[in-house]
Amino acid sequence: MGIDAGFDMVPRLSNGAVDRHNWQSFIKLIREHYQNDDLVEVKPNYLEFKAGEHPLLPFEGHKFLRFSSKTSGSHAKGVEEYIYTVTRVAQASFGSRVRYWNEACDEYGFYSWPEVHESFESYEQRDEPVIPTTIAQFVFGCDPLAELNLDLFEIKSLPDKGRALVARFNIAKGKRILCEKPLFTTENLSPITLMESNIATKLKTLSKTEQRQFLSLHNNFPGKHPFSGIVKTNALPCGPGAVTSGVYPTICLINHRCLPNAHNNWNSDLQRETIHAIQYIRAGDEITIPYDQGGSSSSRRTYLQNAFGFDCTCTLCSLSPPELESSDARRVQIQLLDDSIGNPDRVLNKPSDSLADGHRLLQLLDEEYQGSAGALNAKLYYDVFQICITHGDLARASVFAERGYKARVVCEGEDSPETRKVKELMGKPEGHGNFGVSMRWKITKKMVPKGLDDVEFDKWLWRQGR
Ligand SMILES: C[S@@+](CC[C@H](N)C(=O)[O-])C[C@H]1O[C@@H](n2cnc3c(N)ncnc32)[C@H](O)[C@@H]1O
Repeated sequence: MGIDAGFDMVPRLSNGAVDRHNWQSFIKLIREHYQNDDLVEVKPNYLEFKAGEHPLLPFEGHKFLRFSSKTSGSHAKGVEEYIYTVTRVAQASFGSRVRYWNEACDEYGFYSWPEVHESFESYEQRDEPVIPTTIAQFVFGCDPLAELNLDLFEIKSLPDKGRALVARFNIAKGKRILCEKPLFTTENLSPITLMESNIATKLKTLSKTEQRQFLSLHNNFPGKHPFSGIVKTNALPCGPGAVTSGVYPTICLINHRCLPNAHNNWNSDLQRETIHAIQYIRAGDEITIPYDQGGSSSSRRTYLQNAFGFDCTCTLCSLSPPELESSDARRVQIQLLDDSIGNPDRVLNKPSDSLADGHRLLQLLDEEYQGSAGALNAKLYYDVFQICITHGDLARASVFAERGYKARVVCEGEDSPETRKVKELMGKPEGHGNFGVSMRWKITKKMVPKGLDDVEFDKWLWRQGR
């Protein structure tokens, strides 16, 4: 118990240039004011006031909700002066947005404590820089275009590839580009005559418009079985490894690239396929997804030819032989590490080796996919989460779950069941079935170190130098 006092920022600051500039000026004033005060420490991501409950001011202003402490009791000595001064400077910088409150006067903060604690946790790691998609977003941190609900793409014809989806506007990483219901779903039936008649039956249940949409899709396997040809050219599996696949009027116009800028995902709750930008896409750029299953350029080429009937001429496949060789070596290594990282025997008996493989895999993915490995990163983080949770390390497991969650949000959105599952594990990693199998690395969630810079934090996270 005790009496709290401080201020809340209402509404919170945006990540736009104006708010960022104002926050940086405010932090500069505070730093100058306390430059000779040993109790005000500059950490990599925030200022820490070492009095009372050690209130913090983050360097990223959009994360900030509250500056406060208990102001009564022996541990509170000196903190009132900090709260008083920081509040005055904040009021001068942000006016009525700064809401002072003091429980001694029956005044309470605007935000709930769980919200505030979540904001404190977010100070520890810097956000990935967000590239603004419009001038308005750059200046004010909001995107008025998003509210208009316009299609983010147009359909164009491209030489050598036929129709394609091309971005009409700049599209931010993580933005949902499409969420589309299948015209129908089907399975790969044999013999092909059965497949053909099965599709014909499904087509009869569609409206005339939908039938036309299906028949206008590209067919790379013309011949005696046109419906099956269209399905083979266009269908996307309803989830990884699914036997059922869906055919879509718009999503099936998206071409393949071995270094795609978008990710397709079957959302089983929505019963729809979603497309998300996994990197910043510029207006005029083609929107692409991967049809392949990874591996070297020759194995990709064979797969794309057999499964979809085309020769890939994307920028990666068209690299010079030495460049392609380096990419191939990375892709082969990625596949080997991806296969070995989940090996249960190794996870149980040589967890440090498995974790080291995870770190190497992350570096290779970053190099090969130029920071846009999307779903591959999400999978990797889930794998290393499992290594840590199997050995009772709740601290690292929660950090990996958080990273996996962020990667999933980018490529699948908040409403994907997989995203929600990882989010739950982020809050309660001990809820995973493997928790308690071994307690070799047992530590609690609270033991995530605070105040480290990114390099030191990563060394801790991947257990380097142990
Ligand atoms: C699902 S469709 C995509 C839309 C198609 N371009 C159209 O005009 O309807 C797949 C077909 O598009 C073409 N395609 C897709 N990606 C390609 C690529 N990277 N290079 C060459 N052709 C590609 C191939 O003919 C492939 O079979």
